Amino acid sequence: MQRIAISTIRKMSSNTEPLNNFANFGKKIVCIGRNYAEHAAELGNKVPTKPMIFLKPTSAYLQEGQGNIKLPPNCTEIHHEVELGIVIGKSGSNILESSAMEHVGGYTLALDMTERKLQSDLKSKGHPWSLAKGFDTSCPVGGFLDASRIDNVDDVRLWLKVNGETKQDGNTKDMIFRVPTLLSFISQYMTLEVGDLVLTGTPSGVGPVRSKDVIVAGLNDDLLQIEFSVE
Ligand SMILES: CC(=O)CC(=O)C(=O)O
Ligand SMILES: [Mg+2]
Repeated sequence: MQRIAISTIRKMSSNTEPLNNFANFGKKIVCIGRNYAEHAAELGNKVPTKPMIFLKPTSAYLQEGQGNIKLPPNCTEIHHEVELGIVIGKSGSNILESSAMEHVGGYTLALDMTERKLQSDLKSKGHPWSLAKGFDTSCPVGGFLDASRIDNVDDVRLWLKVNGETKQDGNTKDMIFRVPTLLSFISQYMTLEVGDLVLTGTPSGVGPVRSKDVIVAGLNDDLLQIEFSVE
């Protein structure tokens, strides 16, 4: 996936870029875990007191229309997790919460596909989740949504259907850590660069998908929609 140029993101931020036109964000993927209390509870996890961070490699990206979600080797249970993605438009480290929103270039909708069985095995051994969360195609993404298209990032509906049946229907108002807190926290440890994608965690309702399933997900009613099939 191509990296975004600053000039490109400025152009995209002009609000003239048509919706669902894939922008070349494609740098590191910083993910937040357990950012919704109901989701933490459904997997038997405690609500974190500080943001919980993990990474996916850039090879995890799957652009809509560029193929199907592939199952990792020996996969027994792969779960969908619908998440709001923040696309970084201005680099920064040690970002203050008060100026964090200036670093948001836009948004997208993403799936944090997770090999749940492998994740549980790794968790029980105290090992990192990288293989369970970072396999090829584990980060399907939709188009770039200019920052100006979301007035209030603390009130965005996130929903997901599998084969037409609603599985997840949450709202960013239930996030434990809000976007400015997340960007400030992450940037104390790693510089956020233009084109990085921050996945803000999933609401409750995660569950398994199988071969040939079709996943449709959206932001609000029709602000942004994505569709992916499982190979
Ligand atoms: C338990 C998880 O897989 C954490 C995660 O990715 C989330 O969105 O929460
Ligand atoms: Mg997730």
